[in-house]
Amino acid sequence: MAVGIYFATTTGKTQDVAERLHALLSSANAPKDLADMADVSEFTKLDGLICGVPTWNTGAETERSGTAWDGVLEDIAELDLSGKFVAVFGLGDSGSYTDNFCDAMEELHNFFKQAGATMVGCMDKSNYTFEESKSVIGDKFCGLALDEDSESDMTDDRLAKWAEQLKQEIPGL
Ligand SMILES: Cc1cc2nc3c(=O)[nH]c(=O)nc-3n(C[C@H](O)[C@H](O)[C@H](O)COP(=O)(O)O)c2cc1C
Repeated sequence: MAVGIYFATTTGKTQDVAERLHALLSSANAPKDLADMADVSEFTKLDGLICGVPTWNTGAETERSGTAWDGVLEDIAELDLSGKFVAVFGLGDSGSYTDNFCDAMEELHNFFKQAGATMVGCMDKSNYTFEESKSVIGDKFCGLALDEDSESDMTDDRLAKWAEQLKQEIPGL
């Protein structure tokens, strides 16, 4: 099983978290910055993908991240990722952006779903303090929501739990 970790970032927090996650999931490939990649065709060569996305475009319906992810969403939808496992984690700020907490996570989740990927890594939304998030589907987050601005003391614990969950959900991880 080859599993890749990918991220995009504006101020470095999503990269930092991707590296901390990699330390917990050492069989995955080292994190790669989407901004350094010519295209996303290498996604088809992997068995699993773990993708980190911050939210910057507050309240936007489309291109919610404001990072390199926005430019590849349509390309992702055109890939054939059937049989592959994809998990998404999102960075946001539940204190300052409580009505749009980690909104970009759901957008990325949807495009990978359109590519036929098996989406894993949904997490319980209890133990978070926020009003609204587009990334809540049913009663769960569609990935791992993280908050390095207002709840950074909870990140290590959230990452550890998620890493254990992904080891169950992605074969061979
Ligand atoms: C102008 C601005 C807009 C933001 N908009 C949102 C938002 O809508 N929702 C959210 O959860 N976080 C929002 N954030 C917080 C960032 O997503 C958060 O700081 C994140 O950790 C940044 O990740 P990065 O350093 O990888 O770019 C915003 C931050 C700024 C400065």
